[in-house]
Amino acid sequence: MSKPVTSIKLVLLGEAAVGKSSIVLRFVSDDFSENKEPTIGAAFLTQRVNINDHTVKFEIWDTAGQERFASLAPMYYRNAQAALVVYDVTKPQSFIKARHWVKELHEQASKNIIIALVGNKVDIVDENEEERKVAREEAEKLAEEEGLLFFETSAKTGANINEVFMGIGEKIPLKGPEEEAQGSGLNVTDDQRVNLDSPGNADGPAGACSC
Ligand SMILES: Nc1nc2c(ncn2[C@@H]2O[C@H](COP(=O)(O)OP(=O)(O)OP(=O)(O)O)[C@@H](O)[C@H]2O)c(=O)[nH]1
Repeated sequence: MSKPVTSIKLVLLGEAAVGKSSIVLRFVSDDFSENKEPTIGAAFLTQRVNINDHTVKFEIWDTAGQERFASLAPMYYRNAQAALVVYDVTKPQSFIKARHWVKELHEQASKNIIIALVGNKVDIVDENEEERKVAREEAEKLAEEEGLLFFETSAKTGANINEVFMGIGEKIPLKGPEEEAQGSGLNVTDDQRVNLDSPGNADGPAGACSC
């Protein structure tokens, strides 16, 4: 008998160039690119993983960090069950931005949303500790105060990337086979990648859009 499948809608938020798309690329394709183009609008990808006796299907919305796309974010985090709020451990400004995202999610997103705070590019710090500009303790304190999961990652080396998604998967109540039979309302192909400059494309934000 096939395993029950639970879909988890997950959104990535964070300042431009902190490595959101690279985290997704590492998770979905176990790959890394030194010269990743900035995301335009948002990108959509899926990945399945097995957790205990379940298959968890992550439906991932990778949002653009550039300020000109900031107003689109609510369309992606509304109805999300999980969010990764990403900052760059070498960029203090990106941690300030991460605090803002956590606040906004708590005010505007689903009450039960699971949030993981993710300090990326830890490989740079591993090479030279002087490059660290956001103390691990400071991030841990924020995570504790706000009830967040917390990870330091490197999309470049792959360090802790799977752990972030497994950590989220383990916190979300997994459905039984009967509930899954009703479906999530989304009908997307695995490993589909769509670059969206209009949120009317693909399923997800379009359904939630009040425009
Ligand atoms: N050293 C190092 N570089 C990284 C890491 N993750 C991403 N990068 C680099 O950082 C740059 C930005 O990465 P992206 O994944 O495009 O960042 P983003 O947050 O998706 O950016 P936007 O799409 O503009 O929001 C790229 O040159 C990546 O190669 C990492 O873990 N370590």
